[in-house]
Amino acid sequence: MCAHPAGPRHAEHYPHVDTAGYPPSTSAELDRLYPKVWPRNSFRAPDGVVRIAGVDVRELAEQYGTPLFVIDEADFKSRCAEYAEAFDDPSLVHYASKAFLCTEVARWIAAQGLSLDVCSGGELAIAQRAGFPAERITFHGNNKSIAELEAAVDARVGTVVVDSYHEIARLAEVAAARDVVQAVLVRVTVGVEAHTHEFIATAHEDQKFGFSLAAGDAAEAVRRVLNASSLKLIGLHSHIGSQIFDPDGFEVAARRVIGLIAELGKEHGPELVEQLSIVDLGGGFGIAYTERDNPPPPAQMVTQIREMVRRECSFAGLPVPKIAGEPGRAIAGPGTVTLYEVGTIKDVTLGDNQQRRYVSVDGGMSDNIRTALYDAAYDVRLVSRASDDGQPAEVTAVRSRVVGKHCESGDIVVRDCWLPDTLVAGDLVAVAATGAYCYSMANNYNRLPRPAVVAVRNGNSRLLLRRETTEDMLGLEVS
Ligand SMILES: Cc1ncc(COP(=O)(O)O)c(C=O)c1O
Ligand SMILES: N[C@@H](CCCC[NH3+])C(=O)O
Repeated sequence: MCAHPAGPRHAEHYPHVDTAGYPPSTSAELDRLYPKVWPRNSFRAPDGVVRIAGVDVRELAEQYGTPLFVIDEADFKSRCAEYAEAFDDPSLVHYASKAFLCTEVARWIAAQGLSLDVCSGGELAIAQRAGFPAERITFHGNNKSIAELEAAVDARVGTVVVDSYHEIARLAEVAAARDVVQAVLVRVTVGVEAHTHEFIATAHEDQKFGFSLAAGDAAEAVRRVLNASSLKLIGLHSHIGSQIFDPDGFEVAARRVIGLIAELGKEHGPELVEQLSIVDLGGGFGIAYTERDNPPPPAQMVTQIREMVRRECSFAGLPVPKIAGEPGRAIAGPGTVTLYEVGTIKDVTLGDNQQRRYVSVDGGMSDNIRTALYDAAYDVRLVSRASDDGQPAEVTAVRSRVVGKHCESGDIVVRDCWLPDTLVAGDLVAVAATGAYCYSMANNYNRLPRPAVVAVRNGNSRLLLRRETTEDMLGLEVS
């Protein structure tokens, strides 16, 4: 076991720990729920047990089983409201449903007046099941099938974001066959190197999304859309990546899109500039996964971007377009935790005689693949009791790694963390900020069932998505 020394804590004592920081020296520190990381309505009660929106995590585990995604409903809705205010109009906020979508969440989004970004027939089907107003749906994707384009047009979605020449031709045909004039945005690759993980940056040249501005493809895409009588160009779209804290990338993107509008105005005349009334700057607003992350508040980021667009437009003598955005992670991420039950605990000796404790939980890379995929960092806490069980005893922080139950050594949920030496099998731990891209990227590796998802509010819980069953899995078998 790796006890933290009584003396001064220097980084060199912990050469392997690069993301967990120094060990907490008190059980209060070990048990702390950082407000910017944990759901807004979560707190540790005097009995040491964490409540989320007034619901005891032990009761949730008892009632629904683990692993379990727990959504603080009020937290989710409050973030919708903050973006609606920041963008000055809720319908300009297109919640990126890829972060997390189920029927009830689509209803929350609809009720808040937000729009919805879907990028597959499956996401569209859920939106339709929820009765989401079609005119507030935007359909995305770099390889939409004909069936998806047909479904989108049949549903009368408000906007399709076109992403390839091939798709412009296909969509024009699909819309014409239905006698529909489909509103579209052209997705522009603005050539910004966003400061984020390579796999979640999307506006540099060497990737699959959008039409390159620099190579002239975006201007050509606009020409082709204008030539299609069944398509109506209403604006331009850019998405530079995800988990971005610095507004500079958005500003550069916006400046380049405005520059393109000015060029298009020269080529096609002022009517086209009037017609390009929407600039959608995509999503990517970052969140705090650990206490070291400091994302700017939505209002600050969005206001800065909008003011910059206003300046650029007045400088270029252009009318100011409406600025839309597509936050996914920033709405869904922070208000959800994943609750796991602790199983096997194993100590391993590292090369320099230090030790690391492997804490296995009952899920893993099937419910959170982000750590394996992006080396994502998370905050994990013992939540079913206080580390010291309310006794004024000394509790030692143990350098730990939370791992899943899959047959894969990369099956890591939290790479580096400090957990109490009192942790035992049967305890509940929770990983914070798992509302975005965890359930939506969940899989059945090793035939694990996808977890259930519950919403908690005002002391009550309700199931939004039930846990998968062995019968669900066997139901796919045909022989
Ligand atoms: C086009 C588009 N819009 C919006 C988003 C949502 O991003 P985020 O969840 O980081 O806000 C994404 C994902 O990166 C995207 O590809
Ligand atoms: N799935 C990624 C982000 C990509 C979002 C969609 N373009 C994540 O978990 O961070």
